[in-house]
Amino acid sequence: MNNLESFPPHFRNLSHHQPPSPAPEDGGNPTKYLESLPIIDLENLSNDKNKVEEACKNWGLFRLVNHGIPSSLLSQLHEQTKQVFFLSYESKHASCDGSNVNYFCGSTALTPSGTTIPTERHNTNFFEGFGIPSDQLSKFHPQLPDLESFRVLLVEYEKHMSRIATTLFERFVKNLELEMEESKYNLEDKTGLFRVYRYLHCSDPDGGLGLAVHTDSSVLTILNQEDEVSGLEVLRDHQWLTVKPISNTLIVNIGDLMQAISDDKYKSALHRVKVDKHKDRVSIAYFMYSGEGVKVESSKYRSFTANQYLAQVQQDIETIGHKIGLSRFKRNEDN
Ligand SMILES: O=C(O)CCC(=O)C(=O)O
Ligand SMILES: [Fe+2]
Repeated sequence: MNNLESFPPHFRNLSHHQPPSPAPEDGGNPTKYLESLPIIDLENLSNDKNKVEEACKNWGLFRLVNHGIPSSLLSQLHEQTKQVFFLSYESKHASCDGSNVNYFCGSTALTPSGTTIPTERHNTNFFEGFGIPSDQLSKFHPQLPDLESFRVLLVEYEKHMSRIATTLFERFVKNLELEMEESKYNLEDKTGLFRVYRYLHCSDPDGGLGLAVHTDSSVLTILNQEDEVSGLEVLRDHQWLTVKPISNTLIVNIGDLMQAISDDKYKSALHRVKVDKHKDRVSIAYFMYSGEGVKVESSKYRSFTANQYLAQVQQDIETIGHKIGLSRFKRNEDN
């Protein structure tokens, strides 16, 4: 993956094409991997109650195995994702015009539907991507054959995402002994959003991040990272540690909405993406939100809907430059 035409214009003159510079301060250190990330077996969720609880409470993320997605679908998806990003910047940009699918680049500040909110130049992040609400997958018919083939694969993949997200959420609800009908969060509704990324390599990885430090605003996120290039990091004991990509496994993040639903028992984990010095990296994130109009009820926070939460996050990013998150909705002492 190295064709200049495919890079967004403002990335073309950056340090991409210079040879890797000598290692700055920490740059010479080998990647520090997170060794002890909990591994959860989707087929065995009910027997692994304690493991799931431990992962959600103390980690906010886990590796999911036995998820039932054919490995052929995962590898096709990775290949097709790379193909799509190989397309020229102009055609990627133009292909989304007039649809609810968004092409974005350079900013972590994204609206709920994935459009870029401009940020200051020094906050530019080395990525480009597509934001695709899952209910738009059947309506979006791009002219570009590569993008259309990708869309067809995503339709198939979305069925798995929806199944896995629902299964996990139902398990969380049971484990937390929440008194609510499972239908309350409208899990049958399409509340998924895909963000498909390409992080551009940079010979000076200290020059910028792939994606700045954040927690996800979702109920939960299912991340599919390609097998070869790592980049996802989580903060553990004050250290940023890399989550190793392992074939046929997925990474699940607890999102802010789930943290609120669980009355802060579960934690949304802080994470970020570092760029690689030599290779571009692709990943596919699926965010599950609670259904439209459904209120997240919690003893710790004022009730709010997913859309209200996302609108607040967006407003904070636009006005003060970063996300405040759940503390915006903390109940006052006198409530
Ligand atoms: O690409 C990744 O590894 C992480 C993406 C992510 O954290 C996000 O989209 O919120
Ligand atoms: Fe994230």
